[in-house]
Amino acid sequence: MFEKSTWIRLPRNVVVGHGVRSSVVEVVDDLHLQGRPLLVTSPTPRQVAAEPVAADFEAAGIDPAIVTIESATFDSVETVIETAEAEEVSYLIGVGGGKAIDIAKMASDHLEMGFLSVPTAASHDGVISNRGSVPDGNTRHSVAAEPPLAVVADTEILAEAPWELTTAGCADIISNYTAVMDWRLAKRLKNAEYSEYAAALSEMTAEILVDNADLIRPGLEESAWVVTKALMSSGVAMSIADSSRPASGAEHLFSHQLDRIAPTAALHGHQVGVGSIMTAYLHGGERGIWRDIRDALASIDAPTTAAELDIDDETVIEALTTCHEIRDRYTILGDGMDEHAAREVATKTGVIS
Ligand SMILES: NC(=O)C1=CN([C@@H]2O[C@H](COP(=O)(O)OP(=O)(O)OC[C@H]3O[C@@H](n4cnc5c(N)ncnc54)[C@H](O)[C@@H]3O)[C@@H](O)[C@H]2O)C=CC1
Ligand SMILES: O=C(CO)COP(=O)(O)O
Ligand SMILES: [Zn+2]
Repeated sequence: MFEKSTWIRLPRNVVVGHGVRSSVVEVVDDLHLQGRPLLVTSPTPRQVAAEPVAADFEAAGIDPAIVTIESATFDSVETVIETAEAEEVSYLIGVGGGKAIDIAKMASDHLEMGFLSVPTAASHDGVISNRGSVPDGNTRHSVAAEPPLAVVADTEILAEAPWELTTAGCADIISNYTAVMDWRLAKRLKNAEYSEYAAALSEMTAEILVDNADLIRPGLEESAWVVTKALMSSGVAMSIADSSRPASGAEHLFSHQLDRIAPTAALHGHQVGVGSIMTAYLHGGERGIWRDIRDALASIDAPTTAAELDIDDETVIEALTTCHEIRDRYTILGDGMDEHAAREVATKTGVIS
């Protein structure tokens, strides 16, 4: 008997383009949302986008509440929940980088309220996804959450954000190559649940981004457009899979472990990019695609070495040899890397010297 079923949860409206920040109120109206919004933001994105969005609401006769969070913690999620209850709001709007959006996502999940995603940086593929990522105890990876009701991504704002945020978003997408390799391996070896549609979409997204790498340059709004479309497509792949598998394999485990053990963590996308160079080597050896990944990252100014991440060599080895413990997700790292092997892959790929 056929007993499979699937429930793919996606936003209803995805608005991307020049100056679309001023469409947030219209998007809310299109969604038939009533009452007050709570804007969830962090210090710089507050000035860049949240205050202008709040002014648009005021001009439309709606009184928005606003909360600024400083860090991605469950205390921040709690602050948002308490503010939402005290201010009697009806929906949330996450305005900022990945952390502000994830906090809005997690709080909206708890409050059983809808939320909108208004990214101010094209730095990660969680803008549209049904995943939320807030460190909890020793865990760092994302968990299932509500997808946004709508995404409003203003390419004018995204193009003006610091360039390294955009290169981090590109690297998060380039890492899809190795995430999908890990996923297929887990399917073959462990019968992991797998979606060919999600895997193909994720890989194709990385390919289109790499094919358009010459369009990705600082200050160009077209770059923000190309990268944002890729981030949306990658997030949709996660929603189709109902898992972060299409966009997160061993390279993400490596990055999550760096977040725990490195004295100063680099951007998420930059860390997963460097991880992807090494896990591509583990998959294919010398003749694999690790050089293509490294060159693609270098071509858009993303880091390709530990030094460029500002992380010392020994921390890289520690992360490589321990990160398989981060979550129950089978990858090319299997039950953990031997230290000698870790040193060899990191040295051969030029990640450490
Ligand atoms: N939920 C999901 O599916 C996913 C979640 N993530 C999570 O997203 C996070 C990474 O996101 P990031 O955006 O890299 O980090 P982030 O949210 O910490 O942002 C980095 C910095 O850029 C600043 N910023 C944002 N927009 C700016 C602008 N326009 N001008 C100046 N500064 C600006 C932020 O305030 C912050 O200080 C990680 O926690 C990661 O785990 C990443 C991928 C998928
Ligand atoms: O960063 C992500 C995809 O790019 C989410 O992956 P995780 O589930 O590993 O947090
Ligand atoms: Zn990621």
